[in-house]
Amino acid sequence: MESLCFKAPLPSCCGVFFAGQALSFRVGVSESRGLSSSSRVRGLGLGSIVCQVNGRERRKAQRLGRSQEAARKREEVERKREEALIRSRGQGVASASDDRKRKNIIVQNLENLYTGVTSVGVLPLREEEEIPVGSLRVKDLPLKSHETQAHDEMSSVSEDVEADTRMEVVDKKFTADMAEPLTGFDGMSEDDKDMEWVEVGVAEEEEEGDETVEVWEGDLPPMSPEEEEELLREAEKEIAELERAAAEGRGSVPDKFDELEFESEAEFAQEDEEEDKERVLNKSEKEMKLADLRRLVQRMELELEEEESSFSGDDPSSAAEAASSVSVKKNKKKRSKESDDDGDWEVIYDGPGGKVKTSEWNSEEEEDEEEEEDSKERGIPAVMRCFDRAKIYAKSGNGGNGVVAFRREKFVPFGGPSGGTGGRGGHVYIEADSSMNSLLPFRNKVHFRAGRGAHGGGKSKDGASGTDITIKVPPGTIIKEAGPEGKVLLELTKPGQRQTLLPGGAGGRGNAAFKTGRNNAPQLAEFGEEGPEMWVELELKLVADVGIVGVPNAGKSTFLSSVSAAKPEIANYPFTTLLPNLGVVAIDYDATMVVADLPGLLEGAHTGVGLGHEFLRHTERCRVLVHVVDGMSLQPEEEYEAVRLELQLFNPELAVKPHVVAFNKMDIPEAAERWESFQANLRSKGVDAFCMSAATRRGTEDVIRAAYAFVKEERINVKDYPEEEEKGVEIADIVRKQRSSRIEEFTVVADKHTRTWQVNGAGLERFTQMTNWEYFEAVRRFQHVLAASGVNRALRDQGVKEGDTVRVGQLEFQWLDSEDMANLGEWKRGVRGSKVWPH
Ligand SMILES: Nc1nc2c(ncn2[C@@H]2O[C@H](COP(=O)(O)OP(=O)(O)OP(=O)(O)O)[C@@H](O)[C@H]2O)c(=O)[nH]1
Ligand SMILES: [Mg+2]
Repeated sequence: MESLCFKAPLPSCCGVFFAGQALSFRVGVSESRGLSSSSRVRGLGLGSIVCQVNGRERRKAQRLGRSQEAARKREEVERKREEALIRSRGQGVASASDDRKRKNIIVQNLENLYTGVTSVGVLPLREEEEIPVGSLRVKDLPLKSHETQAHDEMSSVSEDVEADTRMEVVDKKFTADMAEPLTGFDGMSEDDKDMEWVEVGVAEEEEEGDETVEVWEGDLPPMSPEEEEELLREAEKEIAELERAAAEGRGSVPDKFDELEFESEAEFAQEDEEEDKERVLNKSEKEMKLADLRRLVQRMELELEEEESSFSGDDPSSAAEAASSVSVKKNKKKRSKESDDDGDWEVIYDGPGGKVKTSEWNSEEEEDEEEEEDSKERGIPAVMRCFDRAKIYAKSGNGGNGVVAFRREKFVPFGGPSGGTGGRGGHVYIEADSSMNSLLPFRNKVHFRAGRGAHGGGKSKDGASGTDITIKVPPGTIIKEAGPEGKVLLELTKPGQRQTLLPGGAGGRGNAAFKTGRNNAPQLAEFGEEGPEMWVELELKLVADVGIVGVPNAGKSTFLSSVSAAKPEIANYPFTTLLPNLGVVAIDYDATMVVADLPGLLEGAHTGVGLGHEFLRHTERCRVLVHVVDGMSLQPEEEYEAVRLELQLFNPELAVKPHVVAFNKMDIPEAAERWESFQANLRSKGVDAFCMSAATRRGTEDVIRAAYAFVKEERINVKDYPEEEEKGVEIADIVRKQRSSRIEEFTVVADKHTRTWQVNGAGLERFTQMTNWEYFEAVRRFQHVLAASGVNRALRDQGVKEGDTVRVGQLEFQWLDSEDMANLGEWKRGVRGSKVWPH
């Protein structure tokens, strides 16, 4: 069961192939029907002839992956053609008695078939397959020399093969073990993996007409009988032609084969193109379908909402069910969180530093909240949501680490400690930028991280500070803590106003900083402090002097366009305006005001009807309101009242804001008719109304002047939000408070089940985080701090036992009753720096 394999010297064209392009699969047709039909070949009793082929076959194989069906078909035809060719060749030498000659012909055929064949070998066949073991000794296989082969590949395949020229024998033996890999493709040697094998089985026992086609890829779908039939019919025709040609002894077929190959290449390209087109079509079709589906879902949601609202009173069970499902969901979340965090701990982690936390647990919570919010805001287009709201993540830079270093110079043998301090982390600033007017940029960028401080260096060199970053927001942005009950941290109203959102972490001290009279060669340094991180919500409350409110289609946008240079979208359908439009109105040379055209309000807006919440929020930051009443409305008074009521219900402060009433569309006679009664009605309530035609600009100037009078008044009354400065301090305070908290301030929480003690305290946690455990002295310092801060005593008082787990911040350690440092002494010998000077 052993045979040899020949490997030709590599022709140049195979260079690429061997240069490491691992093949993903193996090409080949292993079949016996065609060859077995040739009595000459059968007589040889060969095993399988294995040829190594060049890139062409490989390319074919790759394409096979792309259009499997087409390639499969083609392959089938080719296979048939090859068979016929072999058969024809075999017939051509039917009279030859010399075995050697016959072998030559087979090899020659193979070479002709697979242009670029570089080696031909005999595969031993496995006995369990009941196929006779190959009897042809490969040594006897005469092959073309390297030169002639290379030449042949350049031109057409030559007919006259020099029988004497032999290929270089690669000293390689295929054992029985290796035989299997060659047919099963597993476990091949490294060299052989890069080879492409085409196997042409020659089985003596095969019966004629028995078609056994084996395709080695394995990923091709099986053919249906009809397809197979059709394919074979096609092939049959060609075969018949070839056979006829062979019988007549006409010219060689390889040329034609090449031509066919060429054709097939063109076909491949064409097919690829078609496939691409198909893909594009499919994509657009898919997109359309997706859009359809989305619309359907939206419609269903709306219907559902309607149903819910109409049946909420009659059918409490469904509402209760819905509510319970939500609560169950929430509970589930909570439960999973608890299990993650060992139950009791979860509540306690909420450190004294308020909501500025660094633990991962926090972010989980945020995610939960985010999900809840998402479900709440479903149905609101993203652009509208992001226009005036955003949630961002900010993290200031960590401080650089301090280092341990000692001065050593010539003539200064004991120069003392010289480890520098790390640089501070970069701050995160937030600034009001007048060039921005929405929070839409935060849709693309959510995470803001300042740079970290550089580590300290030897020779008492301190590290450089980390790079600061500035988050730019439009004026009128409120910065809140993330979460449903997030506190307002900061308000930026004036352009250019800048505040520190998060200060960077402090740098860790180097050993030079720890030098004292008693310890003049300290061997400890600190890690840099971690910069705080947090999620904040930004909310843009439009800062405009005048806000135009009114029902949809009243002519608000038309009014803004007539009094300013703004070009809002105007159309005769409700909710044309979905995002506020700003315009600057010049009343005089030095008198200007910003006017905002807001989306229309419907009855029930304060409960969220017609995206009411989204729209009403904008009105809060306008000093004066211009209420545009639609003159074409049948009941303008009622509409006016409805809008007023909505404003009041949303925020009572809105109702007391100065406002100007403008009755619009006076150019239309029907509207003009209603004006008198409207005016009288309002006058009875003590409100003076103006009439105008926004379209023709008649009367708009009066409205503007009246509004401006209020604006001027307001400007004098309210001096630019005095509370801003105070609020600005608050955010930095949280961080500062955390940092300055004393180590004595801590709480101890025990979990009796797991015998775990959690010590909480911002000061202690910060200290733990900055302790560099690499240094023995730092560990000792930590022990001292535990004792000095009263942690040891507190734990002992509460009954801590030897072997209990104690957690301080991120650190977890075992409690030992004895204060004997012997165990630390043991460890001391192992830590870095203990064996060098000054010890
Ligand atoms: N004849 C007449 N038509 C007007 C006047 N003002 C507005 N319109 C028309 O009323 C329609 C609605 O105008 P918009 O300015 O888009 O109304 P809007 O209040 O901004 O509507 P929403 O943005 O949908 O809330 C448009 O077709 C305008 O041409 C007016 O003074 N006279
Ligand atoms: Mg509008």
